[in-house]
Amino acid sequence: MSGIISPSILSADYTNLERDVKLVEAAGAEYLHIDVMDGSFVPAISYGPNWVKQLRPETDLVLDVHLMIVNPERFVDDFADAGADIIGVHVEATPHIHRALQMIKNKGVKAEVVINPGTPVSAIESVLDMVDQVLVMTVNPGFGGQKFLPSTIEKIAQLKVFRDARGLDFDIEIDGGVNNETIAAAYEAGANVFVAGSYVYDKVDPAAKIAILKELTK
Ligand SMILES: O=C(CO)[C@H](O)[C@H](O)COP(=O)(O)O
Ligand SMILES: [Fe+2]
Repeated sequence: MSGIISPSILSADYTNLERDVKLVEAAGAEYLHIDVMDGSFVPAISYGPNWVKQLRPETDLVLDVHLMIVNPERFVDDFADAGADIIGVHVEATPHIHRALQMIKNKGVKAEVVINPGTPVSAIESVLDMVDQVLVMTVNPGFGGQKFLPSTIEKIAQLKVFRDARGLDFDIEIDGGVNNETIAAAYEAGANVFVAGSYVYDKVDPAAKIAILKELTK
């Protein structure tokens, strides 16, 4: 199966958001990545559940919500009620990662655990049997347009080995610095869901960029 592309609207034109969402949908993207930032876990502030609620009826894309917020369990229900299809919580953001993932599952939403570049796979091993997706950050979270960190590739491979050895069933997503030069190595290591923000939206022709990423993950 070819790779799933999750364009990050962090890099979209917010004054033409509907256009930018429909454009990637028509181009064959399956997910839409929504970066929620609180100014504490990461330096920037972005958007909240009401924003997701307004976006929900505008698209059939799978809403892939990446919570970069401290103690994400405070907002899991709100994002689920707003229409998120996948909710990702950072293991670094809460002492209660198991509870946060349970809360997501209890709402009938796909549960994702996220690790920063400095966090080893061993930090999430005990919850891998309860997740639908693991997000390996391939940059330090907080901003779009950063350079892909090749040291994260090894963690993708480790996750694949762990999953296959235990007979588990989760997708492996990567986020940060994904483009036509970096995607292939991550795909070969075992990633199958690819967030891409600035590569898709920053210059010309987002649809062509999605076609290139899909071609490189066939
Ligand atoms: O989570 C994120 C930043 O924290 C974004 O999803 C990510 O940075 C996407 O942007 P780009 O593809 O430009 O690196
Ligand atoms: Fe993200």
